[in-house]
This record gives sequence, C-alpha cells and structure tokens, in this order.
Amino acid sequence: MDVSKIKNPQFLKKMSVSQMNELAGDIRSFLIKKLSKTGGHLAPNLGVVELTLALHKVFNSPKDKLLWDVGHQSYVHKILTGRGDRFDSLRQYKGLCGFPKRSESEHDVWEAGHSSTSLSAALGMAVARDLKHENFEVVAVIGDGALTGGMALEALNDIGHQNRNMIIILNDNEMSIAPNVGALHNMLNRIRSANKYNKAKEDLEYLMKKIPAFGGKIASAAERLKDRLKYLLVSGVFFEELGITYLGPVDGHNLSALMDSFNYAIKKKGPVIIHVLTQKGRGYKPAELDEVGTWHGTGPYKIESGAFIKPIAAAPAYSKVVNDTLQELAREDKRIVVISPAMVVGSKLEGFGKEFPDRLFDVGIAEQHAATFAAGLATQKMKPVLVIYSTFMQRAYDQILHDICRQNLNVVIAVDRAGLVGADGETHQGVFDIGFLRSLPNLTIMMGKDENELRNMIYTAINDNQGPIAVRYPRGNGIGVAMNSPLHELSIGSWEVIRDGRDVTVLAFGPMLQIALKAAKQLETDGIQVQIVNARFIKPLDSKMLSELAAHGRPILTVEEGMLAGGFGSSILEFFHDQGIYDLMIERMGIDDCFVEHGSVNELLNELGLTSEHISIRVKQMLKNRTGTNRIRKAITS
Ligand SMILES: Cc1ncc(C[n+]2csc(CCOP(=O)(O)OP(=O)(O)O)c2C)c(N)n1
Ligand SMILES: CC(=O)[C@@H](O)[C@H](O)COP(=O)(O)O
Ligand SMILES: [Mg+2]
Repeated sequence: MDVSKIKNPQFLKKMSVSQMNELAGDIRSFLIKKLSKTGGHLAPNLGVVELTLALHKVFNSPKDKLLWDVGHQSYVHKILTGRGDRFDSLRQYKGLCGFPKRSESEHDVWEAGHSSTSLSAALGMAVARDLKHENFEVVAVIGDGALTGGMALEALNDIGHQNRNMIIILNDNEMSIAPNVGALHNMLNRIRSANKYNKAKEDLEYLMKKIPAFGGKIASAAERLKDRLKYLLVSGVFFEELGITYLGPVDGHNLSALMDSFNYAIKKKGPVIIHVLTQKGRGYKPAELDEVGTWHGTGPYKIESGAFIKPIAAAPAYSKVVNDTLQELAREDKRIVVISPAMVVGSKLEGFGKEFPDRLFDVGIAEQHAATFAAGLATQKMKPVLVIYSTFMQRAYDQILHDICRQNLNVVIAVDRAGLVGADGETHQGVFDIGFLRSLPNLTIMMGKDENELRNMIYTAINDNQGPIAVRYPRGNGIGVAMNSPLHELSIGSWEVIRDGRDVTVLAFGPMLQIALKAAKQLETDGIQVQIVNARFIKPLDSKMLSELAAHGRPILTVEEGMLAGGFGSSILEFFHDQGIYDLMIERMGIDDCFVEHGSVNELLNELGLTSEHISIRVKQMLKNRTGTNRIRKAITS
C-alpha cells in the first residue's frame, strides 16, 4: 500500500490482521526510506508500528483521545491520520512537525516534546469527559523512559486515586535514548522476564496434580502460594497497589494480542495500564542492533549500509569540548562528578563515563532530581557538573532556585543546546534560560564566543568556589579555532572588545558574535565603524565597561539568540536606568514574544530578524534616528 495516500484511519476497521501485518511492513519501508533523507526519530517509530495500527483499529480517534508521551514516536500516527504525503518536509521549516501538533490534525489531541506529560493530560481529559457526562476513551502511550519522569509518577498517584476510566499503554522497549536506567526500569525488567513466574506456576500446578487431592485444602493453599508468587515475581503489583489494573506483559508486535488487550481494558472499570513489550528500531537491522541510542534521533543515512550522511565538521561539537575538558580536569580533581538527566549520548558524555564510570550519573528523565542531587553533592564539597539541555532545564527551575542558588552551592550547570536548536522546534529551542536564570541571586551566567573560550569557561567554573555557575553552549560544532593553549581562568564579569569602532557598539555573546562581526564588515563598506564587545558574562555584567561606554555616548545595540523579555538586552536597559543614565540610545535585537517552530537554525534566524543583514539595517536606522534625535534635542533645548 502507498501509505502516503492514507487519508484517515477508518479503513483499518475493515482490515484483517494479516492485511494489517502487511501494512505494517509498508509503513516500516516508508519510514526507513523517508527518514534516510530527512532524518528524525527513526528507532522509536519503527518500534510502535503494530501498536499504533492496533490503537487506530480498536479506538475511534479523534472521538477517542490518543495521547503520545514525548511525541517523538507519533510518525505512524501521523501517517494513519492523513499526513503521509508530508513526510518529505518532516522537521523542516514550515514543514511537518516531528511531534504531535494540534494545528496539524484533529487527531493530535495533545502536544508534547518534553517527556512525561501525557498521563496528567489524559487524566484531565478523562475528568472533563466525566464532568460533562460525555462518552469517549482516553488512551495515553508512554515509554519506559518517560515513565521515569517525576510528572508521570505524580500523575499515577492521582490516577489511582481518582479511579477514572482511562487506559495507559506502557511502551517498554528497555530504552530511553540510551538503555533505560533506574529502579523502575529494573522492575519492568523483572516483569519482562515474567517467565520465571510462569515456570514456577507450571511446576506448582504439576506438583498439585501429583499429590492425591486432600479436599480443597491443598488447592487453596496452592492458590495462595501462586498469588504470593505472582506478588513476588510479577511486579505489575506496583501499579495494582496504586489502584491501576495491570495487564501484561503483551507482545507489542502481535496485533491480535494488542487488540485483545485493548478490548479487555475498555471493558474494565477504572484506570488500566497495559504493559507492552516492543523492540526499538524493529525492522531495520542497524537500529535493532543499536545498544547506545545512535538511532534514537538521526540525521540522513544510507539505507543499505546504515552509514550516516554527515558533513565533515571543521570543529568538534561544543558538547564534546565540554566532555573532553571535564575528562581532562577530572583526572586531577577528584571532586568532579557529572550528572545527566537521560542525555548522556546527546551531551556526548560517553568518554567521561568510560574513564570515570563511578563519577557519571545518568539519573533518567528526572531533571528536578538531577539538580537537587547535584546540590546534595555540593554540600559535601564535591564539584558536581549538571549537564542539562537548556530546554529540559526548564523542568528544574525551582531546584536551581531553591536548592542550588539560595544555598549558594558550588554547582556547575553546563547548559547544553543553549539557543536555537532547529529541527526539534518550539518545545526544544533553548531560548528561555537567560530570562529565568538572570533573576537568581548568587548565580553567574556565561557563554563562550567559541570552543576555546568554552573550555576556559568550564575550567573557570570548576575552579571557582564562590557559588553556582551556569556555562551556556549551543547545539552543533565550534567555529574551528585552536584549542591547544593552556587552560586559563577568566575573570568573572569581564567582557572583551573583539572589534574596535567609533560609531556604534554591539554587545553580543556566543554564536551571535560571528553574525555581528559579519555585519560589522558589511557596514564598514558604508563607512560605519562598529565596535563589537564579547559580552561573555551575561551575569554579572561588566559594569566598568558599561560605564566607559556611557561616557563615549555612542549608540548601543544588544543582540541575543534568546527571548527579549527578561533577556540580556533587558539587563543592559536596567543597568543604565539604575545608573540614572537616560539619554543613551540603546536598542535590542532578539526573539520577540513568540514560540519558534522547527526549521534550520539559519532559516529561523532569518525569520526572527537576527542575521547580519538585519543587524546592518538596524545599525543604519539607529544612526539615522540618532541624528534625528539630536536634531529634535537641539530644537527642544535651543
Ligand atoms: C523532560 C525531557 N527530558 C528529556 C527529553 C529527551 N528525550 C526525548 S525522548 C527520550 C527518551 C524517551 O524514552 P521512552 O519514553 O522510553 O521512549 P522511546 O524512545 O524508548 O520510545 C528522552 C530522554 C525530553 N524529551 N523531555
Ligand atoms: C525527542 C527528544 O527530546 C530528544 O530526542 C531530542 O530530540 C534530542 O535532541 P538533540 O538531537 O539536540 O540531542
Ligand atoms: Mg523506551
């Protein structure tokens, strides 16, 4: 079947199981082919083909609500709901979103991107249904990785308490991005190996048959023993004890077994969790054999060989620079420990983990725990480095505020993916952290202009013991500067003039500096001299340099790859205002009050007006207005 022609899932109602199995093969071939060109979350989606087919066969979306936790595994759902013809634009500018998107389809009832939200949302939908006396099923699909998220456990607590009719599908493939970790994972593994229980049960039944029946005594004792056995070996009891009926484990690639379990769950009263066992990457050998998470989210690849098609990078990834610097420092400094909330692969921390297996902690999808775990380590004079994506750090805001900053603990927060990330879109852009970190007392925030300054910032942060320090760095690779100079500490709060100029001063940091330098070169051809300052400390500001700039009196333009509201530019306005300096021309460029969808970073910068051309135009406008302002000022004062 040409799956790009599917308009809606209704056709499944008339399909036989064997036809559906054939369709599963067509969908897998489609995904492997399309994603070889676009990249995307291949392995998660190959693992849920039968599951998604069975869901759309048994349930009636969109009347019945199907929710996808994280949502990175919703491509099959998108194919079945009429979007197969858009996969050439997957995760591209103005193209198909890589996560559920309510504006894309009525079948996308819940948007995600961040993990562990589906259970809370599903309960909300179930309560609304009951209060309005409506009648539909609510089904949330959550992975074994997402189940480790604190929100999921909070929701399970309430779901068991409220006892609403709803169905949770636990998609257990033993993987988060990397192999899943934690006690919950171990519990699920015990269930997976439930044949121990089945074997014991068979032996018991055999034994019972061998002994001449002494009335019901032995039989009932044996039944009690069987229940005890089940209690001990088959840990679905974790859910049962919460008041959630546990079904499973069910083979997640067996359509009949899946559909039977769904139909059984529909008849059950109250919340039901169906524990489904799937294989991540099923149907594509390189992804099936992936034991580290390489095929969780990929770029384009060659189908035959599984070789990734990657441009040769001129410089290492910023994440790798951080790993390598930490690895180098940790050889001497035994205080250093590294914490990652389930992003060891994304943050390229494998090297550190290999050399220091007892000093790298992957805590699962548990950002709040990760932050306060770091705080606890710091109270005992360790030097914890919390390596966390900017976007996922949003989950740990109160822990950074309440536990780390308020107690002024020496935690290093390595803020990975700071700035625009591109294809993951609105839920993943790292553009809010300056706004929410800047207001926290005791916290230093810095961002290097290149990979060499980043390594020196990590060195500075490790050696500083004046309190918490956040070091931001972007997704992607450095700019190709040398990194062979000895590590040295930066003076906290010190900025750096990287280009002289008399007409306008631009304050920028991180990748924006390269864009500003390009604009300065463009402006020079028009006879405009632009001074560029590497404002590498977002907090504290370089108040000495700012006072010197005020004395010069030339216009100041701030440029940041982040939200304007509460951002770096705002801090400059606040600084001058608080100094009583009101007549300086200060303008800000950044992201103005919107969520930024998916696309390449360059396309997004262009859409946001943050390219070198935009900066050039803005500088010229400022100079023109300044002349104008001066004319007005002269007119007023004369
Ligand atoms: C709050 C949050 N932290 C981290 C991530 C990054 N992330 C995306 S998918 C994923 C693994 C999810 O594992 P699982 O739920 O088991 O789904 P699978 O990919 O195995 O199908 C992680 C850690 C995220 N999306 N949200
Ligand atoms: C779905 C999810 O949240 C992760 O897989 C994320 O897409 C990883 O992002 P990077 O590709 O930047 O590591
Ligand atoms: Mg998983």
